[in-house]
Parts: sequence; structure tokens; C-alpha cells
Amino acid sequence: MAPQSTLDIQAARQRASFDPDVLHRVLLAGSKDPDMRKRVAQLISASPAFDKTSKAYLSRPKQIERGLKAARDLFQAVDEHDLDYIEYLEALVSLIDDPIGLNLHEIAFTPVIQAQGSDEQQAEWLPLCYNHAIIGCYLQTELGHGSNVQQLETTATYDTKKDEFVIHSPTISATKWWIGALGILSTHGVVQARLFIGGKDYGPHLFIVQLRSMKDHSLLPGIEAGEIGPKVHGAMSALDNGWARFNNVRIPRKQMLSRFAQVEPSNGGTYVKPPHSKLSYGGMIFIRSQMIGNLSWRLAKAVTISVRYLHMRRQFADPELKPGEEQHGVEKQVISYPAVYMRVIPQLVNTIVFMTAGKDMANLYHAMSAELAGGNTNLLAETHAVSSGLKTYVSSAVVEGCETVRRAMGGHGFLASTGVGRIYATELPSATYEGDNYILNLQVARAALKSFKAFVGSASSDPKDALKNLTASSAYLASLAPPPKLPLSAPTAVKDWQSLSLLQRLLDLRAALTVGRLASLLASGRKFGEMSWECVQVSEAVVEAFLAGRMVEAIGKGGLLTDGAGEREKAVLEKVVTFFLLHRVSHALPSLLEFGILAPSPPLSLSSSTPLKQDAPLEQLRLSLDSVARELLPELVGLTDAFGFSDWELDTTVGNHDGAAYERMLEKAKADEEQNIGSKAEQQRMYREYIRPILERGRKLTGGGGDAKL
Ligand SMILES: Cc1cc2nc3c(=O)[nH]c(=O)nc-3n(C[C@H](O)[C@H](O)[C@H](O)COP(=O)(O)OP(=O)(O)OC[C@H]3O[C@@H](n4cnc5c(N)ncnc54)[C@H](O)[C@@H]3O)c2cc1C
Repeated sequence: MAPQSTLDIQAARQRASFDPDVLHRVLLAGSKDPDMRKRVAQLISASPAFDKTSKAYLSRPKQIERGLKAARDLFQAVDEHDLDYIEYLEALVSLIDDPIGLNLHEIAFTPVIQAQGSDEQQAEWLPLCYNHAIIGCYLQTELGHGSNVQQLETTATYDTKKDEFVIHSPTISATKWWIGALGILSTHGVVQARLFIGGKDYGPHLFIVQLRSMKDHSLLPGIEAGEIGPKVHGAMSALDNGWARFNNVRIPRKQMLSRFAQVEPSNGGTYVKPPHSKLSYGGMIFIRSQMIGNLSWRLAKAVTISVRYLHMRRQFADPELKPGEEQHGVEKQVISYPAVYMRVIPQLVNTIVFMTAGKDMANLYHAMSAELAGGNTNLLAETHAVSSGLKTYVSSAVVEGCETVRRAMGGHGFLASTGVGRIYATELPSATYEGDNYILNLQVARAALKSFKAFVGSASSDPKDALKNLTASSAYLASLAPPPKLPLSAPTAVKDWQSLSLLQRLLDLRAALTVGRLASLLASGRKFGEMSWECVQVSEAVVEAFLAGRMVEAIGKGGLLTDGAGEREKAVLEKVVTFFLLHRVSHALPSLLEFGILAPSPPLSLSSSTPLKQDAPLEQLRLSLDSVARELLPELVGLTDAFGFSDWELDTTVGNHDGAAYERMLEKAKADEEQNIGSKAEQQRMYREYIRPILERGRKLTGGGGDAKL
């Protein structure tokens, strides 16, 4: 007989109303080939090189070595199985779930050369990058400067006589810091440094600098570098984040990345300006746009583990059931408690929303790149606004989501072998790197203000033209034309709250008026620089309106969530989208009431004996949210199965496909004993050296009374 936990998971799996395999293909469509993913996962998991069983017990140097070994063995697998570049990237970025130095080569170093290198530079450097004849990192951040890139101190001074740049770190605060893959792995780096020509400062530009010898990997003359040390929660231990200082290091002029800005040798060095001031952001946009989809799959793992565990975990029988009634005395699955499912369902729903947003983002990025290649910068501002908004929103939500589903698991969620804490710790800095989220909120708010002013300015004279100029990121402003009559009449029935167009309109109006409020504050004399807290609210409102619009489109005919889906899959995805919008509208209630978009409920009676009037619109909103959550409850395990993770990928004791959690937890505790607390002989030694003296002292103090108990 299978353990109860297995029976619980099997029963939960059978309750799903749709085919998880079909849904799996819908979720991956347009981003990954499911068959390729499965094939690569199988061959990577079968290789002892990628074994994860001892990872939690390794010292820092051994973690670093494990990361380097993974990189070397990955290339052996590439050669042995003839993996192409996409297959290799899948293995590196999503299957080896610890970030390793090589990731930076693929997501930062190579892309910045692709985006910012001239044709000649690409021809020279990219073959070396693709074949890993060199390994690179991206050196932007300095000890004293992070978000404010314009104040970086490292200099690149043009030497007319030798036609070279001299790279130099003038102060301690100019030391490059945090640089992934710099500590031990990289041979080369792209360095952000201030360009000086003839004493004039042209601000930060990008330079390819060789860091280590190609013969013996020693640091080149004039370069000092090292590793910065362990990170919080022991996270990212296999990744060698490093520091570096440059002492008048010379590089040829052709190593300044010059797709856009250039330095020509004529007249003692002539600076050629980029055609668009934001063109150098291209590399950043690439990394951010990749992050959205990647983060969604990390949350998917955490949610899969948690949801499966919460179906097999049972606590407390229903106290209202009487003896003889079905389920009397049987403990309930904890997922059935509203205080559990109301924490977990929003995370599961976010996962699917973010996967879809990730595809949207990738499509937008590719369209922008194609246009840029032809010299057209039309999509640059839009791509910058969308990628900044999604990066800040998604990374914050994923970090919080991982911690939420971990806490929902109670004590076992705190055990490393459960696996969710590891995902949380790894994703935690995503809220900081590639643009600190609070800095990005400022940029989102600035872009929103610009769109708002342009729209309001032209809507009064030419409403049609104003509407025509809206983009995906500013589409919510259409809710202001014609000016809405507020408050809107809110539904008084649960079902009516589930209208996607109504929910989207509410989020659109809330975004438009949140931006409008910021514009009014500016008009009343407040300075933008003093309103970084207001910008948090603006950014959240604008991104949620954007996501609402994209999700309503995705669930429509031919949308990202319906293409390839059968009727049953469409039905469950529609519930997912409905829950997302309802949940966001509930969360936005303070603003919806503050701006008068919805009318407040009448004051509550203070008497505890008066029954609550459930027909008030906002009560109906609460009921509606709970009703969709309950409709989703039987689908949860099926939905997580649709993510398609193998047990090897999840690397958990409690979230495996078969649900046998307790068996695995005990098995692992026994199997790991030696790595965990040392051999039996070691344990005896520790007893003799540390435990026995305490007990002997205690016995002496109690007059040897403890002996009687032995
Ligand atoms: C794990 C990890 C890996 C990294 N990898 C790399 C890498 O490979 N290469 C690289 O170059 N860098 C890397 N970084 C650095 C990263 O890009 C920076 O940490 C990030 O840009 C933020 O800069 P900062 O840390 O200096 O924060 P700061 O800019 O000092 O910010 C500190 C605080 O001040 C707030 N703040 C700052 N200015 C304002 C303002 N105007 N208004 C309101 N609030 C403000 C911020 O929101 C934040 O809360 C990495 C960082 C981490 C954590």
C-alpha cells in the first residue's frame, strides 16, 4: 500500500480538469521547445558530474570548485552529445540551478559585445566568445558607485601618441566590485569607464580589457583582482563575484565598443556621438528582458514543491464533523485552509502571468533589436519602459512569492532539503542587480509621466490622435477618454465581478489616476527627486495595468495562452487570469477608493449580532475572489505538473512527483549523517570533548545525582 502522502497527491492529480501535458506545451510555446528541454534535462541529470546530493555540505572553496567543474563538464556533455547553442544555454541557465560564473559570459559579456560592438569588433570577438576561447565578465559597478552609473570613477584616457586607452582606478571607491565571474574564472571583461580625450570627460563608455594571461591565467600587469567573499544565506556560492583595480592598463583604441559612440584618431582624438543617447542601454535591456521569463520558471519550481507538499500535509480534523460522518477524525490537507490557499494560489497564478509576460518581453526585445539594426530607435523608449517595469515588478514578486510558499509549508519549509529556501536565496539579489528595483521605479514613473502629459495634452484637442499614439505600456490611459463618470457602478453579484473587461478597466483607471496624482504633485511645486516613495506606487499601478491588458489579450483568440490549448486548458487558464485580475483589484482597493473610482461601502454596524450585509459590492468582490480560488483548488497539482519539472530539477525531499515526502526526509537525514555531523568516531570525539564535560560538571553540581539515571 502506497503511503498516505502518495495517495493524496495521486487523488489531487486526478482532480485536474485538463491535460497537464497539453498545458505544458502552451506554457512553453514561443519560448522553449518542450522536447528539447526534456532531452537535455535527461542527459544532464544522468551525468554524475551534475549530482546535487552533497551540495549543501560543501565549504566555499569546494562550492567554487563545483561550479568550475560543472562548467568544464558541461562542455564535455556539449561535445559528447553534440548539443547546439540553445541546448547548451538551456542546460547552463535553467537546468544547472546554481548560477555559475559561465552564466555571466552568456548573459552579460557576449550580449554586450553583440549589442555594442561594431561589425569589425563582432567579427573579431564573437567567435572567441561563442567557442569559449575567452571567458568574460561585465565590470560596471564600483565600490562607491552602483545605481548612479554616470558617477563611475574608473577612467579610460585616450593616448593620442600610442592610439591607446589607459584604463585606471584613481581611488579606492573606483574599485570594480560585485563582478560575477571575475573572482577566478574570467580571462576578459567589458569595463565601464569614463572616457577622457584631451582632458575632456565624455562620461562612461565600454572597453574590452584582457584581465588574465591566456598562458597561465595569472592577472596581467597593472591589474589587481580577487573574490569579494560569501553572500547572504550562503547563496550563489558557486559564483565567483570579484573585485578589480586597474593601474594604467593600456588597451588598443579598437577595444572601445564602438557600434554607436566612437573615438577617431584625427585631431588628437575626435569623439563621434551616438545617434541616440539611450542606445548604450541596449545591453541592460537584453539582460532584463531575459530575466522576466527566467524568474517565472524559478517561482514555478518553488510553487511546485510547496503545492505538492501542502496537498500531502495534513493537520487537524474538522471539529464540526460528528462521529459517523465521512472524514470524521481524519486530518485535513492543509491546502484546504483559506489561510493557506490564499497565500499560495496568488503565487501559482503569478507564475503563469510572468511566464506569459516573459514571452511578451522577449518578442518586444527582438522587434526592437531588428529595428535598431536598421538604425530605427522608435521602439527603444517603449522597450526600456516595459523591461524596467516588468523587471522591478516580477523580481520583487518572485522573491516575495518564494518566501510566501516556503512559509506556507510550516517547519519543513525551513529545512534546506525542502529546496524552496535555496531558490529564494538565489533569486533574492534579482531585486538589486540589473537595476535596483527602487531606481527602476523612478524610471517607470518618469516614462509614465511623459506619456500622461502627452496624452492629456492632445486628448482635449484631438482624442483620436491621442489614442492612436498610445503604446502597450501606456494603453491604460485610454480609460481617460472619454473622461469617466466616477465612481463606477460596482457589481453586486459574485459572477459580475469576474468580468475581465471590468477588472481591466479598474486597473487602468487606477494606473491613470495614480500617474495623474504624481503629475499634480509636480504641478503643485513638489520636486520629482523628493517623490521616490510615490514612484513605487506609480510603478506598481502602471505595471499591473500593463499586465492586465496583456493577460486579457493572451487569453483571447489566438493569444499567448490560447494558441495550442484545448477547451479544457482554456477554461482553467481563464480562471487563472480572472484570479490574477481579481486579486490585483482587491489589492488596489485603497487607491480605487482614494481616487473615487469605486464608492466605499456603507459604515459597518458596530453590533456583533447584526449579520453582515453580503450584497455590498466590496463584499461581493471578496466572495468572488474566494469563489475563483475554490474553483482553482482542484486544479493546483495539475497546474504544477504542467510546469513539467523532473524530480532531479526540483531537488527536494518534499515536492517529488510521487508525494512520498516523509520517507525521503528520513532517508536523506540517515544517508547524510556523516556529511552532516561527522563520522561515528567524530561524533564520539565531540561527545568526549564538549558534551561530556558539561554533563560531568552538572552532575558534580547536583552531587552526582544524575548517575542514578544512567
Ligand atoms: C548578486 C549580485 C551580482 C552582481 N553582479 C554584477 C556584475 O556582474 N557586474 C556589475 O557591474 N555589477 C554587478 N552587481 C552590482 C549591481 O548591479 C548593483 O548592486 C546595483 O546596480 C545596485 O547598486 P548599489 O548596490 O550600488 O546600490 P545603491 O545605488 O547604492 O543603492 C542603495 C539604496 O539606495 C537607493 N537609492 C539610490 N539612489 C536612489 C534615488 N535616486 N532615489 C531613491 N532611492 C535611491 C536604492 O534603491 C537602494 O535601496 C551585482 C550585484 C549583486 C547583488
